[in-house]
Amino acid sequence: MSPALNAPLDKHTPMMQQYLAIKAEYPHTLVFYRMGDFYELFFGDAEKAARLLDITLTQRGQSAGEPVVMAGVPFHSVDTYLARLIKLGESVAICEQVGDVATAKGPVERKVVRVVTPGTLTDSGLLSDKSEALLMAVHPGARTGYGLAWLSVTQGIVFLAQCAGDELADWLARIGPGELLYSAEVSTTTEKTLQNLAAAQQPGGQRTVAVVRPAWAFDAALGERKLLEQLQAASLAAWDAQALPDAHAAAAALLNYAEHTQGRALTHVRTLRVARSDELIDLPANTRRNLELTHNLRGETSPTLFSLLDVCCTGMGSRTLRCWMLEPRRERTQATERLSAIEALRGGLWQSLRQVLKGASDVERITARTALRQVRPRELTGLAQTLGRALQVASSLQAGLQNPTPLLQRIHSELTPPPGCTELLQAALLAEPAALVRDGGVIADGFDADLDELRGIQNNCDGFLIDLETRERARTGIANLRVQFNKVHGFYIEVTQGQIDKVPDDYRRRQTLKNAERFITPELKAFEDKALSAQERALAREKWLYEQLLDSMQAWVDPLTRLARALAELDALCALTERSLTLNWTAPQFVAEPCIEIRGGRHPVVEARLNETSGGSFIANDTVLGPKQRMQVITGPNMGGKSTYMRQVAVIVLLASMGSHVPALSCRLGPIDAIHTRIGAADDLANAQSTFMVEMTEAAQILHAATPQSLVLMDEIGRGTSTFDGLALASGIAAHLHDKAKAFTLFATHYFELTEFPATHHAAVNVHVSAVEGGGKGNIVFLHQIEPGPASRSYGIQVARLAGVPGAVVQHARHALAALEGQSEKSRLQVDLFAAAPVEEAPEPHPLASALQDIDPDALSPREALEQLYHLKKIATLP
Ligand SMILES: Nc1ncnc2c1ncn2[C@@H]1O[C@H](COP(=O)(O)OP(=O)(O)OP(=O)(O)O)[C@@H](O)[C@H]1O
Repeated sequence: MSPALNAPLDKHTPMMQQYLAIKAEYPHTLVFYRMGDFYELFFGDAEKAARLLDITLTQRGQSAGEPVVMAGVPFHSVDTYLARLIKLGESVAICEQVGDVATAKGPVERKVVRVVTPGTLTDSGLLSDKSEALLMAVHPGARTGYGLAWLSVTQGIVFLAQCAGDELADWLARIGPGELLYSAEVSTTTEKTLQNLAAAQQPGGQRTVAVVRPAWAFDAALGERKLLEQLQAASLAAWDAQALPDAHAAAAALLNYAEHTQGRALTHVRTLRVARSDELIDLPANTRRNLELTHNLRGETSPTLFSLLDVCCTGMGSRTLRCWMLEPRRERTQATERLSAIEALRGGLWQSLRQVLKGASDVERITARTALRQVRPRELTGLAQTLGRALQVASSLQAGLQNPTPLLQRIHSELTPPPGCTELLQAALLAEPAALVRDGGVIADGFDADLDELRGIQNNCDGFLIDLETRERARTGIANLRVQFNKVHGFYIEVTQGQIDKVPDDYRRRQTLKNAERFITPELKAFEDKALSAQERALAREKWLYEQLLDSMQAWVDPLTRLARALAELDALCALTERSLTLNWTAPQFVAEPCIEIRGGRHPVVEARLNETSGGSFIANDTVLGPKQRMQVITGPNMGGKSTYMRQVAVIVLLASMGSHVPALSCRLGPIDAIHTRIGAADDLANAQSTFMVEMTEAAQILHAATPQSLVLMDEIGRGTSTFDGLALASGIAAHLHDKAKAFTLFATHYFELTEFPATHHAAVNVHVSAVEGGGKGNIVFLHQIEPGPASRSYGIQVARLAGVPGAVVQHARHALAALEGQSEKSRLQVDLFAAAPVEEAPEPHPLASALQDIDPDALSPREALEQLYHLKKIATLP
């Protein structure tokens, strides 16, 4: 810390006193302190920013006897620096000059107007179009479990949930907040857990920043009150949200922090949703990763299922579609509504709607930024233009639909812009306003008489100057005399050195140049005062008028939010319709009986890649799973298409559940509660876990969670350890999934021994991906066709040869294989892999273990804990 900061405040310069008082309120945030055309950072902040942004650290002047260490960024390029800092997980308090520079005695008054943080971004310049910045607060419950509350400031919806301790990681991974708030008074263990969860790498390298907030902010009663205020309601019962005290406590901190960062109340946040884990189809983090939903295994956003689906015309449409894909509901009403809407749009209406939606602005973000009074003039002209488009969309919908579906009807009813809004925006704003209000050039001519008058004075300027120039040339006889203006010196008359002796007496010298002198006359000075003050007053008037405009807009925030959501949903539906037609997809059918029946299913992303690279056409495959046939044991050569086949089933189930058409000839789908996947063998080096440990941890999670309504993909489980261990584990896991979990299971394996599994397990069948040897010399051709029965052989050596393993090695391997096969035939142990394990008598538990089992550490006071300890010690010393 700089020694200057230890000095008493009154030893500092007045400006530093002001800075330090502001900084004291934002100790953990970089403060950007506005000084003229720069935002300056001081002392520790300056050093940190210099390191992170690679900007120059300087020292200027002294305060409290020490040099002032500082670093600055130009105000006009502040967004670039903000974007970089936010990406690094930093927050920035923007401190502006709010007082009048002209009248200020001492430093001009300054105030933090907003705090830019990773979880509360609203600015399109700092935020990707296609994703939300989310803020989340978490509050440990009185016993185990957590209350959660989260919010996207631009979306204006508060979500609440309560979850068990072991579910927290999955909730966090699914929601992916930019910031995670927790109380300063959580226990050390909880803090460690939360920090570890926040530090866990999210797909695409996105980070969660853990933020500690004061304990008082997490107050359940305060949270309930704040929620009621936001919703303008008297009870939370309508949202079924009244009995969630831990989530209310989290909501209190959440709203308080969001308001603190935006510097005002969030008047546009008027929607509440309670998320319950049993409402959604469970898509654990592994499933989202393995199915390459939003990021592929290389961490890129394309090609992925979402990049294939997302042909939306607007950012808000893309965000809606992404949310549909990641949060499909178990209950199928919503999906059915979307499917009927797609059916209705397929007639051709989707095309004309998309024509209008193209070029529409992000009304959702613009509305939120209007409520927060951060909206820029060009965003508002975009809004006005989009409101016109909304009307067009509404009339196309009405005209084009003979039998409107309930969802399209609702969308239609919400597309009417609030009366007067478009008209006001059009009247108030220039067609192409300046980027920022502070530069002027925003308010339209004819909107305000005072502004028009002030602008008139400025506009007459040119005429006056030409007139003056002509008159002065005539008066002085100086033919090359010029009347000009620059920002530093204002207005002047320029005369070249050769003509100086002709200058009249009333000319006062303003500036001397090498070849010319610049003068001012009383007449020009009087004009200058009038013109400059008119310019300043016009600017002030424009700012004031803009604020008035924002005031008027506040009343329309709610209907605009609804309109934004309707446009976004329609955009997402049109995108799904376009995909269905372009990619030749069909409508799935939901049925009540348990089944996954797919005819001619394809993996859409692999298919698209094959089309692009003209690598041949995709081979469609059938899948029939039902109560009598719940498990497929899949064998076949490497590269044969096992993983693709399994993933395609999961992707089709997911697409159907979100309400999209699917890449198949037909699809009948019973109720689904989760999609679990255990695919690939990636070392989790960051957490020092071996491949095998990761594999078993993931398998264990699936075995605990899977139910008869779950779809489970197991790809080559057990290959991370020795053959016998692996085989034994794989058979145990298959048996559990078949007998206990009774889940729909696709079980791909290299262990041929497992093809005997269906013989003893009635609901399991063997299938294999076909391949043939062709073209002589042991070449292999993959047919990618799923066929009944086990594979006849594994073709590993042929695949190695294809991969370019040297001929001598392949030859060696062939010999070794022949020898091994001969040996294993002779000595093959007749082990029944699938026999149930003998039931062991469970030993009586030790009394100490039983006593420990009964203790709930979270429910004990320190005194009770001590008593329990004495009690345990007593049991331990019993004979
Ligand atoms: N149904 C199909 N139609 C056309 N090509 C396919 C099909 N399935 C897979 N492929 C092609 O084969 C490649 C390998 O498929 P996949 O990774 O599914 O094989 P695998 O049997 O799981 O192999 P491994 O056991 O080595 O993981 C895919 O990248 C794709 O190009």
